[in-house]
Amino acid sequence: MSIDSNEFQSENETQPTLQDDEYVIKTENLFGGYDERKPFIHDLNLNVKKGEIYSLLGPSAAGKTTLLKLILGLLLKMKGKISVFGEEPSLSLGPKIGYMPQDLSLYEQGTAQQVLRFFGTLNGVDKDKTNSRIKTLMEFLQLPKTGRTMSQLSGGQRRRVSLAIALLHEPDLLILDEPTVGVDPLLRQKIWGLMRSLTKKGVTVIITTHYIEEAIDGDAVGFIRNGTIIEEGNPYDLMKKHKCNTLEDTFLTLCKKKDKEGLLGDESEKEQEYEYKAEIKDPQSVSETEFLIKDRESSDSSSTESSDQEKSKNIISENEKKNQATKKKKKRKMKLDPKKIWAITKIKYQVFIAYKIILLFSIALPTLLVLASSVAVGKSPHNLKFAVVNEDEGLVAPEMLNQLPSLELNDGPLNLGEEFVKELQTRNKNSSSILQVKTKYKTLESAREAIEKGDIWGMLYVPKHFTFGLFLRFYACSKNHTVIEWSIGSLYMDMSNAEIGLTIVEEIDNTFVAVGDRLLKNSKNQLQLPYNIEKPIYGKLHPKYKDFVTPGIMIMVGFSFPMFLGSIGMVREAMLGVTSRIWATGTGRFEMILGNVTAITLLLLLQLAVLFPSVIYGFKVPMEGSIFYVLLDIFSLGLFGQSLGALIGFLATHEFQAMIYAFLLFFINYSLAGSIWPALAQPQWLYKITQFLPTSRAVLISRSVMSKGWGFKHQQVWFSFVIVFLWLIIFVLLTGIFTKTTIRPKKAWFWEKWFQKEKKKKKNFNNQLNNQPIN
Ligand SMILES: Nc1ncnc2c1ncn2[C@@H]1O[C@H](COP(=O)(O)OP(=O)(O)OP(=O)(O)O)[C@@H](O)[C@H]1O
Repeated sequence: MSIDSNEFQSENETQPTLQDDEYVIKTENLFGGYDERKPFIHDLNLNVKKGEIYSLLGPSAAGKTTLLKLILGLLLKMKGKISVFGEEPSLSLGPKIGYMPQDLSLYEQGTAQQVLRFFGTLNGVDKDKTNSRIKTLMEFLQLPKTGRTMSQLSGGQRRRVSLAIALLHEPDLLILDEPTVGVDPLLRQKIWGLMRSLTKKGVTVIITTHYIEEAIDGDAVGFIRNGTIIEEGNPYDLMKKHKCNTLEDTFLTLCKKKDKEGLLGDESEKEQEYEYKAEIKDPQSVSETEFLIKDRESSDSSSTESSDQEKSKNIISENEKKNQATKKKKKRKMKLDPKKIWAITKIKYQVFIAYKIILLFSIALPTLLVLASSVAVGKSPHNLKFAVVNEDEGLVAPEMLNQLPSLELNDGPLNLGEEFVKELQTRNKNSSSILQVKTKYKTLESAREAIEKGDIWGMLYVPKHFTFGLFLRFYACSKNHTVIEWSIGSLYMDMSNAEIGLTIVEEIDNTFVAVGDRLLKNSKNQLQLPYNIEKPIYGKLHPKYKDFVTPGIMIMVGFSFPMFLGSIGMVREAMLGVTSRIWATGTGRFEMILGNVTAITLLLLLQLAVLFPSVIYGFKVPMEGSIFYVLLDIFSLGLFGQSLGALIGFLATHEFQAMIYAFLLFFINYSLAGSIWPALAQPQWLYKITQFLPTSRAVLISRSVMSKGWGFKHQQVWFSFVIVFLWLIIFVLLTGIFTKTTIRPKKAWFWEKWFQKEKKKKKNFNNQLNNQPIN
């Protein structure tokens, strides 16, 4: 084939040297898949030599992608052996491997260059080299140089960017899952030419393709069907062996032959044959003994096969021994590469920046929420419709009026009902006043009806002999039951809204006191309670609910925003396949977590930079103590929210699931943390528990600092910080533990294992019976 790939040759001059082992990838009697009960890949033997192009050919759902994931270490094997560069597959091999997954598995918001640069950094390529490689690759793969984002590229162009990522860091092994899908025949030829020129330099390539005939240009093909390799070898040798002219015919002939021989057997039977004794372990913790190859039950395998197997056994064992020591060392190291962490942070911002409006909105979100709550929440209700039905006839007799010298009376009769209405109207004359006084209802029944209809919130009924009854009660000291009844009005209320109801009752109380104060001209303050409310030690004499609720809302936003953003973002990336592509570069879980944390933390800082000036200077919320404590408080809770979000992100398999978890945690904390209502209103047993929630403690800290001016010296503040930090540490550790870089097959339940064993015992017993000679 005449393929001009000279443009690439210069880039590969510094190709790293490979190990001298003959096989780069070897598997033996490999079992693997997504469910321990049904290992899709079974008894699979694959041999990929160094410097060859190996094409994995098979129909859809044959297990090609699953096998590649097992080779990459993204999926844990169940049984058998895999060796990649003489090692058990592990993600630490990352930079040695260039992986192009079948799905795009890329951020869609960044430009091709940004995405390529990101993967360059993850694979440890320096900036200059990355830039020059990007230029060459983009030219070679005919990618547009415009600043279009990935989502603005065509499907074929996106796949070429994906291929460029695999090639960018000049790996020793290329694992390409259908690299030629969506490319024109000319470019396909060019890609094959490139692969050929790379293999000449010692690079090994394993590809899957649907275009079976293009594999003729490779060095070896492996026909895979129903999760196992049915035959492998040089394409021409295989065609010759099976007397076929094309690879497609060879595959068909082979399938028919195998079906006839019954070698593939019934799928369900195969599954049953698989024993559950295989332990699925982390690649790093696989001991040497577990590498033992499962004895083959069938002794009918050809001599060449067994000698091949023997040879590969030795290769794997030797490589294992060589790598044992280095593996142990590797295991103890926790990699934290600041460049990788920053690359992850940066790519998140490129994603954020793609949605400029959403980014700006996110920065302003906490401020907007505090603004909304301070405008709408916590203020006293006002303009509440309230009726007075005054039937009071007053006190008319002059001889009685003369007995009331201490009262400030206008000339004329005394009517306390009227005095009350007058006072109430004076106090509530504006639209911002508490009440809107209605006097149009003339009877008790009509006013009651208005309450029932929802026209008014309440009504005061003043009876006919109200003033007279009071006169008799206080001046004539009458204890007569009827007199007492005359002197008592009735307040009818719609108390379905507690806050409104209580506000009205308080206003009525205050109005009565005000009427009394006004009438008792010579003995002012006679009605005053026997104590003074002095200037408060903390807070204001007339506190505003806004001052109480703002710290609570700030904390809840600081906690929940990172939790939602972290969890949904992570699930989205996992679903897109970006996460596993990042793992495949050998990026560690803590690098990934820290990259995410830094990105969200920066956003949190921007949010706080807008929030604090607005709260203090805009909404005039008191800040008696040091702003530093409040910042530290929100910041640590933001980190806690992030770790919780990361945990949700790794536990949930779908964005919807993540959202449900996040909502649940938000509402639990929102209602129990005392953010909008005092925690002391909770039942004692609940209060004792909720006081250990990090959110409750954080609300307590901010409230104490902002309204009381407390600092670290106060036990409540430092103790609360201790609790918040303890939670934070616990959740960061849990996130680290639960973050899985590999897919683990679903485990079989113990009864399934038991059932399987019993079935096998029964089968063996029946076999024995059948084989016994009949006397
Ligand atoms: N994440 C998963 N969980 C459970 N089963 C899966 C998962 N991914 C794939 N499978 C199953 O594993 C089997 C092999 O799938 P695989 O993706 O390896 O096939 P393939 O040969 O790559 O097919 P194609 O050429 O269509 O991509 C299929 O039956 C598929 O349904």
